[in-house]
Amino acid sequence: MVVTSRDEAPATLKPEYDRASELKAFDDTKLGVKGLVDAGVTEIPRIFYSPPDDMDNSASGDTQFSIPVIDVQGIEKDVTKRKKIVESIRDASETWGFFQLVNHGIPVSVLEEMKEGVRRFYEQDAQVKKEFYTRDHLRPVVYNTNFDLYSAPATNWRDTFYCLMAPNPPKAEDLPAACGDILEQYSKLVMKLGTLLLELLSEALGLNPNHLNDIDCSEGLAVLCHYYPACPQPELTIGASKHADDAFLIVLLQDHIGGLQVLHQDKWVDVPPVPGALVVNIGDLLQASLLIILLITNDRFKSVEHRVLANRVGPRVSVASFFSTGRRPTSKIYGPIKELLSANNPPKYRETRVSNYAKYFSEKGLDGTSALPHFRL
Ligand SMILES: O=C(O)CCC(=O)C(=O)O
Ligand SMILES: [Fe+2]
Repeated sequence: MVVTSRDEAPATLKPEYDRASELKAFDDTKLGVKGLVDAGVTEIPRIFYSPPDDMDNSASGDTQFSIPVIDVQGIEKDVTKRKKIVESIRDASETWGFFQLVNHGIPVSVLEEMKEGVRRFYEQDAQVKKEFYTRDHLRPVVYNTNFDLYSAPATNWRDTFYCLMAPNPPKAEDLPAACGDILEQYSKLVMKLGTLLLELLSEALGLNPNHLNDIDCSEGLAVLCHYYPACPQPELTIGASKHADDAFLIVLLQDHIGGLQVLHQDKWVDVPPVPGALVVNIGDLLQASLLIILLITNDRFKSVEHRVLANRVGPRVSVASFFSTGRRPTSKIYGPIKELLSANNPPKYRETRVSNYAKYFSEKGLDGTSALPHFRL
């Protein structure tokens, strides 16, 4: 695990420089953070310096807590087991908003090949890769550094490409040759798993098992493939700033490097790599659309803030599958689930078009604050 310290933070931390033109010059290289590493930088450009708040790690890597690991083996056949698993998922979603899933049915060979495919994409010939570099969200493959490069207060030490794999996946020939086949195969399996998870989450809420799938929580699947190159000064920057996710549900495949942390009871808790496991987290839209205020004032399932530390030993590869129509949001309207409301449990959020929510989230960027309060009644 990477230890961060601000002790040697240079005086240049304050952006007393023309940040906008340095961002533009970096973006124009179309080579991403990996391009800097390939060029042999030993000091990171100042656009990547994180504000001290972002790096606050007073409670980093706390070992008092660990995020739940849930084994779903046999869930389709054994009713008693299913009930127990639903309970574990409910507990984890209420207290953590995050859990790890083992024996989820996606073969280890597929997980390994998916991570390899992402590595192949980033490590291929730069001229071929450049062709995919864009900020046009209508392209079948969108590869760039930081979707919020020009709006976020600090640039993250990571590159990302993403594809909207459902509904209407790109044509096979439009996917990168480096990973197109495995991306298609993996997406189908993740869609199946996500559909099962949404059934279990519906059951956990006391709803009909099909409820969340019937309201199209699994209609869209955006697959984001991240690459966090080894960083020469991980104490000065971050792989992904603190944020919550703009989707219903996220299934994350991470490699062995580590660095993902979840904010739990005001402490940063590591999500340790578990071989063969997938990390599942509840996104903002699910939290908002469930809107179940218990008798206490908390939202029932949590969309929890998390971040990724930069590391010296990477690259770190991760694949985040967002159940959401991504940056091509629908105009569908979501609000509190009526069955979950009562006089004692009134709606906490206003009805919202997914497209309005996504626009707000993307203009705000990863600035360390949640998008949800904006939609509260
Ligand atoms: O790379 C990771 O582990 C997390 C990625 C993430 O938080 C995201 O894509 O929203
Ligand atoms: Fe995230």
